[in-house]
Amino acid sequence: MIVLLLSKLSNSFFGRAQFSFLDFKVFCEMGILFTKLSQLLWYQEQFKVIIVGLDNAGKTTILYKYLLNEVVVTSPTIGSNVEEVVYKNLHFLMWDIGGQETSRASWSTYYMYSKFVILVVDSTDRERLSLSREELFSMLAHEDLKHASLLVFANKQDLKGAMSASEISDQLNLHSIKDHAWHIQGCCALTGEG
Ligand SMILES: Nc1nc2c(ncn2[C@@H]2O[C@H](COP(=O)(O)OP(=O)(O)OP(=O)(O)O)[C@@H](O)[C@H]2O)c(=O)[nH]1
Ligand SMILES: [Mg+2]
Repeated sequence: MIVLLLSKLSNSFFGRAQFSFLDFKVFCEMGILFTKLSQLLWYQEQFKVIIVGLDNAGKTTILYKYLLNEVVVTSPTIGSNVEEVVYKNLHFLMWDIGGQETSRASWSTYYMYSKFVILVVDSTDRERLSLSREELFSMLAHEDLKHASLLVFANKQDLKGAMSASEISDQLNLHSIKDHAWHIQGCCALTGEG
């Protein structure tokens, strides 16, 4: 319909030999109309996503498994990695942030404009689950994440003794979160399951 309309407009315009000032004005208006239409048709919003979690949780492995479908050899992330992921015409800018104690202090510098928070938990790391919970709730209380949704990956489900997603959900007290949409998913970054 839009293409038909544009072709009719251009036929009546270019079918004549001489151009007046009025023609020029119509031509400019057509240009503006076309620009606006193309912006509407091809508009692509980019969503900022931050991937957080304690060191060794599997954040970097998850990111590159999704991106390259490969298990990459990782070393502890210093600072962050950033990658663009495109899914069904949706663009996500994924920030994989280092989880070591020294890096955690700077997590808040990444919060601004984030639409999604992905918290990765090592499902075998029972001792530090309370630390993950503290980090999570201090993050969700931050002004810059007021409108962010939360996805928790209960990673390393392949390992013996891994806690289930529902056990981790209870330990993290996810059901008490009322002001953010959230979801928890068990996964294994090595196989891509979940
Ligand atoms: N068995 C198993 N190992 C995993 C899984 N995901 C990640 N790993 C391993 O866990 C280790 C740490 O993974 P990383 O992806 O570097 O962890 P990280 O969360 O990015 O760590 P920091 O960058 O230090 O915050 C690596 O040896 C990975 O191969 C998984 O699902 N199962
Ligand atoms: Mg990392």
